[in-house]
Amino acid sequence: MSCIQVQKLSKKFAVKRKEEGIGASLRSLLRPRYAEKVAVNGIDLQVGQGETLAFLGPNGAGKSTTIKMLTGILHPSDGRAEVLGLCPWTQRSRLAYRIGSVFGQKSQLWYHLPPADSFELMSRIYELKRNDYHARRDELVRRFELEPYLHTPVRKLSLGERMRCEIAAAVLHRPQILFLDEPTIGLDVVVKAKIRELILEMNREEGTTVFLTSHDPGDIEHLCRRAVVINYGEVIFDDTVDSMKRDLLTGKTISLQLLEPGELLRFRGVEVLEQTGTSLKLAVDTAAVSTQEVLTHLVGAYRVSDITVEDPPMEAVITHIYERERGGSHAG
Ligand SMILES: Nc1ncnc2c1ncn2[C@@H]1O[C@H](COP(=O)(O)OP(=O)(O)OP(=O)(O)O)[C@@H](O)[C@H]1O
Repeated sequence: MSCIQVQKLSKKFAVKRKEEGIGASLRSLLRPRYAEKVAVNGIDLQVGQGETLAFLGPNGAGKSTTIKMLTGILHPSDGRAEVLGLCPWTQRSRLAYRIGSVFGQKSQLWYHLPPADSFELMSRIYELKRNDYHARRDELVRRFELEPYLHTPVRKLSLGERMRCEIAAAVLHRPQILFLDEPTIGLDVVVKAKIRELILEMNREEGTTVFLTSHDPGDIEHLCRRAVVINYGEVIFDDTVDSMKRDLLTGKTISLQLLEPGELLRFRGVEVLEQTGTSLKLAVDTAAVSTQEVLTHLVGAYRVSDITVEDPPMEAVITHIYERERGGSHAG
């Protein structure tokens, strides 16, 4: 069942035109002229309950604007959207009880208060029953390991500690959909992994739908099953994360550990990325040659002690999609 349905959703902004020269600048102070900026250009999208969706695109593609419309912060210029059966911009307060959002760049907690007080305030805003609230808060404090800094003002927390509190606060009222805008930005690898694990747990155990935007390939790979890519405000790709990786880059990386140094490899469709002593790293163009054919050749040509075959890194896949689009009809 769909929990998000979007049809031909568009958003145009009126942006002040910058005029050249002092005279024109002064005139534009008195009588500004506006140009139209299309941020979202008629996107269609359906998201099922319990899905984990990566909503991707280069800077300025329209991701945040879309999230703002889906959470009711912005009114669209055109089109329709239903989130959990509600129209986000006309039924925003009703929707707020059923969705949660985390913006990596912006804190939703009260900066000068400790997280414990923010949780308390939020429980009042969401009108949670006292017993339910206490049980939920205690469960989240345990799960997110918040006890050590529950009573420290948010401004004194590290970014990683704060983000754990942000996510806990966003799910306090058991939202059915969690909108996450760059939730791991600026975090170190260990904290990123912890945050991802917590989000996945919410999805697994509570069936929370995850709608994520991120420029971090790790977030996409570890958190999401489906990827929707937008550019210039339009959907340009919508499929599983696995097929995004598999289909969009016709390449594999093969790493070999040899028992003894071997001759320099020459094989059609294979580029040697690194060959030093007993280690060998190859890029295989699977459009030109199958991985199986290359592997058969390798075990015949060398005494191999270890071999790994990897998909292209997510980063390369995303860059590829963006570049393909840049070269397409929208270029300019
Ligand atoms: N309030 C606004 N007024 C005018 N233009 C805006 C406004 N908000 C966004 N835009 C423009 O709309 C386009 C889409 O912006 P948006 O923030 O949705 O992109 P994004 O995909 O989230 O980018 P990023 O990855 O950098 O966060 C951009 O060109 C941006 O400059």
